Amino acid sequence: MGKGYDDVFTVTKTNHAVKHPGSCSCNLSKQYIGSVSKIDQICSSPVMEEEPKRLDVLPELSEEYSKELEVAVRAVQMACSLCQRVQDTIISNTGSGTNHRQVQSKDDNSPVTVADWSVQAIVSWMLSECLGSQNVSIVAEEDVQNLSKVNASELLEDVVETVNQCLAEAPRFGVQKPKSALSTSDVLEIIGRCNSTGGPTGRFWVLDPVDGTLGFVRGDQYAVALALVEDGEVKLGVIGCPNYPMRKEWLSYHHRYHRIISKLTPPTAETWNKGCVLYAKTGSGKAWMQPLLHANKMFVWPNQAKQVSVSSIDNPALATFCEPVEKANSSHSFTAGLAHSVGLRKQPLRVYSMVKYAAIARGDAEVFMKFARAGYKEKIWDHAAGVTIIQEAGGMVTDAGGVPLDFSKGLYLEGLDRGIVACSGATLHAKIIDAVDASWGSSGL
Ligand SMILES: Nc1ncnc2c1ncn2[C@@H]1O[C@H](COP(=O)(O)OS(=O)(=O)O)[C@@H](OP(=O)(O)O)[C@H]1O
Ligand SMILES: [Mg+2]
Ligand SMILES: [Mg+2]
Ligand SMILES: [Mg+2]
Repeated sequence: MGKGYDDVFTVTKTNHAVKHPGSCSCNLSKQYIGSVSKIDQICSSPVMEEEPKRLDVLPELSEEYSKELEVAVRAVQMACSLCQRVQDTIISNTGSGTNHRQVQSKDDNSPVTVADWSVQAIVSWMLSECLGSQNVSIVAEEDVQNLSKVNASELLEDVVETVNQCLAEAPRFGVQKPKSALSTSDVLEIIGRCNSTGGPTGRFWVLDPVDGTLGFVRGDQYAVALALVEDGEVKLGVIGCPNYPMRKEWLSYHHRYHRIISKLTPPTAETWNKGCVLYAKTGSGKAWMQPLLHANKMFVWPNQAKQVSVSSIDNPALATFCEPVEKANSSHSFTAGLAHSVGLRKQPLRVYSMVKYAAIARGDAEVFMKFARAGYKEKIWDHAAGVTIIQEAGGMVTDAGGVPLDFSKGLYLEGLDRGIVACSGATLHAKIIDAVDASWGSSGL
């Protein structure tokens, strides 16, 4: 483990740059990071006979946090591919009585699946492999205890198989796969390694392997979210949204699902016909979106990315607001009253997971509000990546008192004032914050 970034990625850059002259019409030498054999298949230009020379990290990768961002995007792309496969299996097994192997309940009754642990393993492996395990510290949602229990042996078997299946596809993402399959103890070790508790100093990654697990098991929206925090500040964020639909209207799929649940078969990964990975570096003023890498396609960095920006709507009457699907996670009655008071006319868009952050960054919605019950402490992995992506796309995220979220206090957003308000711009944000204050006293929250 821990070969380091250059060892994992530059073999192919070096080979390609050497084999293909500067005049090569395929123009892959600076753009393509993939397996040598695939490059050779794609490019038919004559091979140059000269001594290999090593390329340094590509110019765009020498900027601060660029290397980390690239590794993070690859890790999330791999994780999304894994999740799609597991979600399809779960959905096709629904009703067959075999899902207990893949979906379990945690002590707080929330669901956790084979995908949650497997993604945690894959991201932990990728970060350690590419950045060096001694440099990587990870705060992540899932712990290894439940998975190591004697009665979880079938589940653990499924996780190890899912992880190895995903790693076998690593070359598609421009990453060398391990020489041999990971053993059960390797997998437990890489999951258990995500044991950082965050805090105000140093560098740590923040991972929600499957955010919106409830949406995931229901065949609906979910996200994979990864952020890098340094000295208490988020430095970059990546969100994978495997089911982000082609048309924003389809984000509210679950409305249909619940209305005609008995008749409707949830869609499989292919029929959503979509999926994206959003990412941003803090302070860059830019947020980007890549399509999800579908089967048989190779990862190309960063050419396929498109810049995204928030919507310019600042009139509440025209705005769309999103909130959690479950009223146990956020007060629907409070946000309904507030929406009415500011003149929001549209029905709330209830979407699972950090896809809500993605929707605002992409300009598909203007407001996201979450007001959890008193006493619930928001976790940093549910927000870190989303906050930075919205902000870099031009939006604004604070608590209900207008204060930026503080990721320096450990696992939780300590000191959060009432709830979270994310908006596509400062004008709308100010209106919502004022309305929270006006409605709060009579809310009973
Ligand atoms: N009681 C309560 N109140 C508020 N928030 C809670 C609560 N319980 C859990 N969670 C966290 O909410 C995460 C899911 O948020 P969503 O916005 O996707 O909610 S919803 O499923 O759409 O209702 C969910 O993330 P995942 O566990 O990753 O799915 C939890 O971290
Ligand atoms: Mg979550
Ligand atoms: Mg989760
Ligand atoms: Mg969870």
